[in-house]
Amino acid sequence: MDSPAVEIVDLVKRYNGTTAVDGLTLRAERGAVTAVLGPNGAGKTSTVEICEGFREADAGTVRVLGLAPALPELRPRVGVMLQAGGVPPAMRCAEWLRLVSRFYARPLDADALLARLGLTEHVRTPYRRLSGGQQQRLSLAAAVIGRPELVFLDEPTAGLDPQARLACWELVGELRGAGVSVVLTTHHMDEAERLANHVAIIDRGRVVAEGSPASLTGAERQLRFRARPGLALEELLTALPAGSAAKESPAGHYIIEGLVGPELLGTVTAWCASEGVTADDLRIERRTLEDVFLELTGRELR
Ligand SMILES: Nc1ncnc2c1ncn2[C@@H]1O[C@H](COP(=O)(O)OP(=O)(O)OP(=O)(O)O)[C@@H](O)[C@H]1O
Repeated sequence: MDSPAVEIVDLVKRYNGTTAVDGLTLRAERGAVTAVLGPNGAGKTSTVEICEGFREADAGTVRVLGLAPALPELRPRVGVMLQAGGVPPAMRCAEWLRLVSRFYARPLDADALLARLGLTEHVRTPYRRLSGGQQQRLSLAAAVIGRPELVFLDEPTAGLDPQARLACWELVGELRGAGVSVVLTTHHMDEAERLANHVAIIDRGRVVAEGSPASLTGAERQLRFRARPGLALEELLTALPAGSAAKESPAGHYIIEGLVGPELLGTVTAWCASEGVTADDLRIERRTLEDVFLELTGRELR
């Protein structure tokens, strides 16, 4: 049987006094999009750069397509989008992409890819004159032009405008459809929810939860509203059906869980009215990965 796209066991990475990756274990399956989701400084870039062979691990094992990360035979099989740089500043956009394409046996058409990513009018622009978002898109093009089996995308949509973000998401969707394995880092939970088959939530260098977006967020819906802090939720709970839960997190933000339907909605709004409270932003929604992160760590994702 094929080895996983990426297999990381007990990975540790330290910089001087900082432990950036602290015993991280993660498996990215072939043909799937795996999102590594976490706040700034969680250790995402350190982890993927070790997988890409750009940084050395201090401990633990990493296998990429069954091989040690820095092996030259991985180069034609793996596409890498770095968070920044890696392109000579004077190199023109199309020139760079054509140069990269020569390393691969069956590259995609460079002009078509540049058009896909909205870079056609910049084909002759030197890299240093491209905006940050344009540089990101060129870097994404370079990561996929060789039809790799596995692509690492480090915060692929950071700094992109909504249109470019959508183009990037479409491209990732196509890679997934074509059976390419994708490992991407992000701190946007909507990106992880939308693109990934498997999400690993990391915090302080460790995986704190993982699974499909649906298994992490659960199927249940929640009732949420905002009101003045410190409402007596224990009183509300006595009026709600058994099995309901109510909490305030953070202050002034209320979440009611249970059988969310007309009865529960009616009970909550009637109770608020009896307390002289206006429930602002009252809405029913599914838990998000942001909520999951908050519950696990007590902190916001961003
Ligand atoms: N070369 C380095 N030297 C020293 N410390 C570093 C270095 N690279 C990263 N760090 C530190 O390691 C920790 C994890 O950084 P890393 O870049 O891996 O996190 P990240 O999750 O990718 O963050 P971001 O979302 O901000 O890119 C941070 O505390 C960071 O300051």
